[in-house]
Amino acid sequence: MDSQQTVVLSILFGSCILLILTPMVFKKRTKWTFDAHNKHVYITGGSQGTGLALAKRLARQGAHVTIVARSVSKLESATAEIGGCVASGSGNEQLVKYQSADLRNAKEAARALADAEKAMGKKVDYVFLCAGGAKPGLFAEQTAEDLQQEMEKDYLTAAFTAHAAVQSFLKHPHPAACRLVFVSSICGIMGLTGYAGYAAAKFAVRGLAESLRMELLMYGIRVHIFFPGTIYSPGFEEENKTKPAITKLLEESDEGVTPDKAAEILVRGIEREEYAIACDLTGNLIRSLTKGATPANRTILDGLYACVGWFALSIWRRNADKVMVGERHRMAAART
Ligand SMILES: NC(=O)C1=CN([C@@H]2O[C@H](COP(=O)(O)OP(=O)(O)OC[C@H]3O[C@@H](n4cnc5c(N)ncnc54)[C@H](OP(=O)(O)O)[C@@H]3O)[C@@H](O)[C@H]2O)C=CC1
Ligand SMILES: CCCCCCCCCCCCCCCC(=O)[C@@H](N)CO
Repeated sequence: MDSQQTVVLSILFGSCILLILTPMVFKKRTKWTFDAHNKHVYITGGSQGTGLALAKRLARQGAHVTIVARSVSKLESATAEIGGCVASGSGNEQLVKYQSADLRNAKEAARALADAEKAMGKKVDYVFLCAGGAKPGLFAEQTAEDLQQEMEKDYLTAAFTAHAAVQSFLKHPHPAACRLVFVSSICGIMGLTGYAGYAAAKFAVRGLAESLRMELLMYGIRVHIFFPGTIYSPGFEEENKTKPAITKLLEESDEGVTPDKAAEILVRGIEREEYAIACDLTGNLIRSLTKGATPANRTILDGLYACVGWFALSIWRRNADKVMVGERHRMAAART
């Protein structure tokens, strides 16, 4: 290679590097970052479990918090608990308030949000959709009403409040500083025995969030979705009372987290501007494998997760299916 060729090759190589690096260096920085300080944070299902843990965490970060649920007594004690977490000496007087509403009703959902803004004297900035919960059961043993209720408490509660929130965001002085955070579940990206009704509703939440993530880019509004596995909340204690033994067995492979840990992971994911947020390795494998056309969190790592998940989940499913077939034989033997 003569010196002229070396120069040409060096220029070509240099240009390639520049082409790759320039957009990275001059990448348009987003103007708005997640900062709860002085924001009006609206949390549905904020009276217990994950919603309450989230409210306390964001109150510590200086947020004004409105929690929404049905039971007034639970709302009152939760409000006091959150009040104990407000950042002292932050200079601004932090407010913690509640709204009692059955969010399965669209009018109630819109009313609660409007009233919260009036009471706080401030438009909502960040809306967290935590209300929901499972009533697991074998499909054949569930009633049609059970199926309807799962859809209402897990999908419609999220959809109605999201709808009211978007209307409000569009009247916000900075819509691009607003965020909508959905709480789905691992059951929103994979189905399993005992969760037919619940998983369907949590999959619906995913469809909604995924469409809104794209659509609301138009206004700069950011959307996130959380896919946690087991969370040791009061709701979890409650659902375990009626959970089929076989569902408990299948769930065993999921270690689970406390509500505080779940809230910490969710907030960290939002701070990193991740669209889809999972709790642990299992969650990240399933999340990456079912990513579809949504953005990755870290492209290479998510690709790796998807590859590992392809094999790990196939193996897990094979064993889970064996458990189910074993159940069939056990039931047949019990009949004879
Ligand atoms: N716990 C778990 O293992 C997992 C939970 N999730 C999801 O995380 C979210 C939080 O769950 P978790 O931490 O267990 O919380 P809990 O089940 O302990 O609490 C649920 C909260 O939602 C409120 N809520 C329920 N229905 C309505 C309604 N119709 N209108 C208004 N508020 C309502 C409850 O208050 P009230 O009853 O007074 O209205 C309560 O504040 C849920 O969406 C759940 O599906 C996801 C994965 C795992
Ligand atoms: C190495 C790969 C292993 C793959 C393992 C897959 C294990 C799946 C476990 C699913 C646990 C269900 C969590 C959500 C539960 C939920 O949302 C309700 N509890 C709501 O209250």
